[in-house]
Amino acid sequence: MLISASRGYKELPTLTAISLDQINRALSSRLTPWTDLATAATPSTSTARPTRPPSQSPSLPPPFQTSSPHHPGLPPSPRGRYPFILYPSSFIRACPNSNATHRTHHKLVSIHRKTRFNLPRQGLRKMSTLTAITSSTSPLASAFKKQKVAIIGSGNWGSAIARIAGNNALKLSDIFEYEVSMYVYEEDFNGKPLTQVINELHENPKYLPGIKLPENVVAYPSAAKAAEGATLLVFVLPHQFIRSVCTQLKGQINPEAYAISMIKGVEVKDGEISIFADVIEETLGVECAALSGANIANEVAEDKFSETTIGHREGEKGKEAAELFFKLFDTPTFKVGMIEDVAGVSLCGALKNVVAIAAGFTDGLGWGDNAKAAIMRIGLLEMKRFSEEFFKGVKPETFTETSAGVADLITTCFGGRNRKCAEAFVKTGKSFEVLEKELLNGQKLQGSETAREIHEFLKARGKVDDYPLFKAVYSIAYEGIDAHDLTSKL
Ligand SMILES: NC(=O)C1=CN([C@@H]2O[C@H](COP(=O)(O)OP(=O)(O)OC[C@H]3O[C@@H](n4cnc5c(N)ncnc54)[C@H](O)[C@@H]3O)[C@@H](O)[C@H]2O)C=CC1
Ligand SMILES: O=C(CO)COP(=O)(O)O
Repeated sequence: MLISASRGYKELPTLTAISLDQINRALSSRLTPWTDLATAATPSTSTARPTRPPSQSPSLPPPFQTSSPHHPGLPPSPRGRYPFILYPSSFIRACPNSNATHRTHHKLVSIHRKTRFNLPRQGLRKMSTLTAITSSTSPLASAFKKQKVAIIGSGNWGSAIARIAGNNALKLSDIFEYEVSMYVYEEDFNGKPLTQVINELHENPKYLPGIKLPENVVAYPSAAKAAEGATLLVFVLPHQFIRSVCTQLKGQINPEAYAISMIKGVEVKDGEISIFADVIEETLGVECAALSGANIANEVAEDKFSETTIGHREGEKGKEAAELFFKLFDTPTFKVGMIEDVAGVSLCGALKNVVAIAAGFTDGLGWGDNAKAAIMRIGLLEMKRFSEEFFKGVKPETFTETSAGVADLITTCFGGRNRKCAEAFVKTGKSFEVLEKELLNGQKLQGSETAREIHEFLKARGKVDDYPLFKAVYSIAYEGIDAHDLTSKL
């Protein structure tokens, strides 16, 4: 794979010959002992790669005796050329001229020294606007540009994940920009706009009360404003709102951004079914992964241990995106696993909500733990069979071995909102619509809606009877069938 730096830059024909592999190897060893810096004023033709012993931590360089007008603090460039050297990132940060352009410039210098291209000073200056490199989605670009994160959604899970992303952005400040923006669907909270309350209190008292958000998480009432300049977009809205938010974002986002869907639901439209990672990719033209797992939001927000799963696309871009999202979310108490299976991860998250409704029915009926375990076993098999029948390339192990699969099914059937509302459905006879309003304080139920959507999809194919548990949930929720009939056809 070659990098093209052709745009307006005739003096550097050799640049087109730098392979990504070379550059990545250079970047992976970009820390250099300061002793190398001390000899920087002497041009070197050495090809040896400067490396830092693992035990040695970087410290500030000795002050340079001389300075150049362009970069005070850098050694003069002998014969108009920079010496062969890699500049440590801490030095780049310490450069008195340390604005974003110069940091990029220094890193370019580092790479070109490493790859033994002696570039004229004038050329290097032009390279600070080298859009062909800095705007690409290559690993090189990731190394140059800090990632700007936007969380699209701010409900119960949206706020919990914004807290994690905000904290990790602060910790990994060489990878992520300081601010993590968060789209908040504006509403009134005790006479004030919710965005204002969140930005003043650094807490979302409506959807995640009692949990502090880091100060770098900033709420915006416009999805387009929150997503402005973002290179990493995190979609975490109830599934019924994704289409309308994607419409607001269409044409407004960086087409080279990576997205991830944390939405647990599917879209059924004109008899076809889609996962939301695909909807996002198709509507916005950005590569989209999926994250799902056994992740009751309040527990995650309290740093109680849990695992989660990123499902990523195949190929280099898919892996690169997953690795960036891994860095954004992984913490000692929120352990991220990865699998190349966007559809499997997404479908696990959507379909387990239907099974959790059935599990809630068993609670409402007072049937006990054995009955619930049976529902979960049968439900897992239907989830897997449905996914394999209607989606290509879904991996069986996603269902049986990852947090997105069996683990999320268990947690939702015991501790989720779907279970809770389904129990109340049996006990009170009220509709799910009413119970959502009464019990969830603005949070949204996904399972009852998904049961209806799956039924519509299967009906269009004459396959309703092939999935008896999904059918029973639909019939009880929407057709007035007695909950006691839940297991009669299983
Ligand atoms: N809460 C949880 O424990 C977990 C939830 N999830 C999934 O994450 C997704 C998001 O869930 P939560 O963050 O919990 O949301 P939530 O259930 O708290 O829903 C409320 C959110 O919807 C927003 N909203 C209401 N009307 C809207 C509209 N017309 N347009 C746009 N937004 C609107 C509200 O402002 C609020 O942010 C769902 O698919 C859910 O299944 C995934 C893992 C855990
Ligand atoms: O997805 C969840 C846990 O992983 C939350 O499930 P509920 O929407 O049923 O609360």
